[in-house]
Amino acid sequence: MEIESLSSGYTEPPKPVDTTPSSRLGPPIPGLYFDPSVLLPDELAESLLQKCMETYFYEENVNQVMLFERVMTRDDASLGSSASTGLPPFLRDLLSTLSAHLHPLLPRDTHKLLFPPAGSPPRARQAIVNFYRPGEGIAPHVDLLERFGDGIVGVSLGSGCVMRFAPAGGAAGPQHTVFLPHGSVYVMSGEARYGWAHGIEGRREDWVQACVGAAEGRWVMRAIRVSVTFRWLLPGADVVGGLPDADAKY
Ligand SMILES: O=C(O)CCC(=O)C(=O)O
Ligand SMILES: [Fe+2]
Repeated sequence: MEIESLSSGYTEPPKPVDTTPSSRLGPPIPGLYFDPSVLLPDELAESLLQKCMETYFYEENVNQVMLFERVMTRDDASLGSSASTGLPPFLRDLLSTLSAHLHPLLPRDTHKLLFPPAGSPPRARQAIVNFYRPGEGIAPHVDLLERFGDGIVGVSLGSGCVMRFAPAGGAAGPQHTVFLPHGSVYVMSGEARYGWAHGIEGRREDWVQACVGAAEGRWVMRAIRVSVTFRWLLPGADVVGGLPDADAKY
């Protein structure tokens, strides 16, 4: 069996009890968009990873950074287009790239939700940059309803990992797992954003379809993964503090 990123002395884990490998295609959840062939150019993905590492994760104990935009006021605008809105230029550039890359994949309304055309009412974004070592994950959650609006876009950098989707609130129903490779992008909107919890199990390797649609699986080792996710702040939610945060990383 083929193993990616095989380190010396590594012993392959036993085959999982549930041998169904995680899918390499997006699960059939309305409002969830993921296409493994929509990848950021490798050079861009590498440079983003490096930029996040040197900007945010140079200290051992930092594994999550939250960045908040604020809506530009008339006073900001009068300072000229260089007035800061809160996201660093490399993340603003990433948003422009994502807009172009996702254009063919998304329904027009979803694309407009994520990347409103010029002249739309101003809104503020929030970005979370997460750092995961192999073995780390994020508990299943629905991104905070009181704080964030509809339309979440996420980028995986450095390592692939499997994301699990389960009906929100512990409701019964089938769960779905999808492998998110380095450089890939996912979008959660509508039902996928509100009706499903997403999470990443704290594992060192994932059991993944050998190739798209294959019944056979193979182990894919995790390496350091950085994710960048963007969402909309609801009005008033740029005042930080007070609200419990559902995103427990482990
Ligand atoms: O790492 C990811 O792709 C998911 C992060 C996430 O769900 C979050 O920050 O809310
Ligand atoms: Fe999330």
